[in-house]
Amino acid sequence: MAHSLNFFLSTSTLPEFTHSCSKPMLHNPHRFFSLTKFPRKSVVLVSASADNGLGGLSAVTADYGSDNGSTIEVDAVTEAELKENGFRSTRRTKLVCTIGPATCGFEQLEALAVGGMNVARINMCHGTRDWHKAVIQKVRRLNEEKGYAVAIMMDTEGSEIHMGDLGGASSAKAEDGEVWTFSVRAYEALRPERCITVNYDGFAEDVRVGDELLVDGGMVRFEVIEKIGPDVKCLCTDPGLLLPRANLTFWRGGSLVRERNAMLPTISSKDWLDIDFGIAQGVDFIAVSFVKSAEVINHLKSYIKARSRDGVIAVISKIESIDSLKNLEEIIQASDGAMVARGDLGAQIPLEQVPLAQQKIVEVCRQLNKPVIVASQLLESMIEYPTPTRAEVADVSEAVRQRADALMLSGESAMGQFPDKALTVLRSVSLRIEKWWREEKRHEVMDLPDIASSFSDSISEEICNSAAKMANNLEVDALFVYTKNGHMASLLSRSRPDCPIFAFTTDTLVRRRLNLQWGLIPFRLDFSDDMETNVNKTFSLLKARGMIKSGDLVIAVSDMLQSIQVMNVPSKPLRTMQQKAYEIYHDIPHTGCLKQNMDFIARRFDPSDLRESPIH
Ligand SMILES: Nc1ncnc2c1ncn2[C@@H]1O[C@H](COP(=O)(O)OP(=O)(O)OP(=O)(O)O)[C@@H](O)[C@H]1O
Ligand SMILES: CC(=O)C(=O)O
Ligand SMILES: [K+]
Ligand SMILES: [Mg+2]
Repeated sequence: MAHSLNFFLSTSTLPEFTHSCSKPMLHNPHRFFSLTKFPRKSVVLVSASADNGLGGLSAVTADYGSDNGSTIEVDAVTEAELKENGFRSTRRTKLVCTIGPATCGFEQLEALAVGGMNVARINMCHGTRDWHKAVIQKVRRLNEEKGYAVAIMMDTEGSEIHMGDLGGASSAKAEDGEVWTFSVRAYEALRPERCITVNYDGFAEDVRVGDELLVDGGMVRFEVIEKIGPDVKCLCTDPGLLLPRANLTFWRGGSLVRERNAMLPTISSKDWLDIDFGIAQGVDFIAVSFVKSAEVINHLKSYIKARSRDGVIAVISKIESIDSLKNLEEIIQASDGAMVARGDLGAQIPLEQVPLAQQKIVEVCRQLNKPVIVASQLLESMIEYPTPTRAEVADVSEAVRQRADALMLSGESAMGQFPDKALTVLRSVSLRIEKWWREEKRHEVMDLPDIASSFSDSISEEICNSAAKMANNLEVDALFVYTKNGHMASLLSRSRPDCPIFAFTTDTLVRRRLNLQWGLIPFRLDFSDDMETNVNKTFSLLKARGMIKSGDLVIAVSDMLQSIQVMNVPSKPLRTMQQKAYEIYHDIPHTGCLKQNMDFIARRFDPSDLRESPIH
């Protein structure tokens, strides 16, 4: 940015300047403008007329407040997409990537950001806090240096039963007919062959001979054949790969044994320490594993409110247990969003019920206006292979058809061989299905119940529902929403309109949080309570960056002024001279060469798009 450049139009540079002026300046030789930036971020406009040189200077100062006063911040990838494909075809479905050994380097993270990652997920089941901290710092650096707005989601371990970490091995193969020992003993040095630790002290006590032991919901199966003190001998009946910290469930007579699980706390003491870590690191989302009731979510939310500087970490409930399905609506109502965590869910309910549960969770979230993520095994085969199976593509398509807010990669991005290719598949399938929705299933309305809890909220809700409907009927190019806390933006997203939603917010944290919601393109922008000024400013900033063009039809709503405005982007947005000068000033390149900078000003200066007549 050109904040440190100073400009003076001096008598000695004047002839040269006149000489180098392009068309608009030459057409109007009596009005030259130079822009001088003085300290305290004020812009001074100086006009000089050719006949009296600098003798007849006059000046206007305008204080633009913060450096961000007239800039607009948008994700670098989104900006490129908007310019290349036009904004009607930007991706609406958001993408979450789990970060693991395959993607924790700066370049690897950058490749994911370029590929469309909106949210980076770190799973506290794996790795150390230092490892996670390093990832968070790299994502922050990426955002700051390269203009991305990747949000961070921390996923808790939860206190369900799982295996230990295999003593550093990345996996272990269990073969049919082998006998393995599952034990609550902590092995001191080397883990003996075919021995697995279990994190839950009551394990040996709780299982019975004859029980079926499922690893990762059935990826590997064992039958309990003998109990010897803390050791449980198990016969492998379905061979497969054991992964570190894989989830364990046990089944008796065809149903899940979960009496003891129900007594384990949703948030373990280790989870609370991880949550403190997440708050200290300023993560954007905390995803809570194995939620059983709304109570724990309320508890966590008040904990965060009291502890966090900004009090705005969004809490996402992971729906992955029978209990969470039983209390679905109240859990989602209490949360800021939900995740269909199909991995563990599929270990707790029969697999054939998982798709129906997914459909139901997505629907409830939409009705209650909470963002929803569909997660686990979307492209599982891509952990090893560079192309997905046809069935996987169909599964991803189905989640996009359901209009889930976001899709998530787990092992595919954490430890797979083709993380970028997997992300590309999510992106291209999303774009294709979204296009089909717009072209073939237009205006299919979902019954959205009223959710407002106050009269003012009801007004916002009505405005957003109507604006989205108008946007579809009038086939507008974009919805603009000016929102301080993001609520109006999420209400517009809830209606899943045909056009993209440009969400302008003054708050960087709100902007990152909106990154999880369907169809929202979040921008950070300083704005006032005066909508006309806001809209004009937005039009000119977006136009200057090639993100919108003259004639585009826009509907604008805001949570300051409860109204709906329909307008075309004017061919020449009229600005005050101060605004224009500031815009030009802001874009001046870092050349350090006065003549080049003056040429730049001359090229950008067109007096006819000023609202007020220039000063003399
Ligand atoms: N930080 C990490 N360090 C090492 N391996 C990781 C890390 N994060 C994820 N992985 C690997 O990627 C796999 C898939 O990640 P994922 O987050 O889905 O974990 P998970 O163990 O299946 O648990 P969850 O049910 O919480 O999703 C893990 O099983 C693990 O092997
Ligand atoms: C994501 C997750 O926790 C699961 O699918 O189990
Ligand atoms: K987890
Ligand atoms: Mg899980």
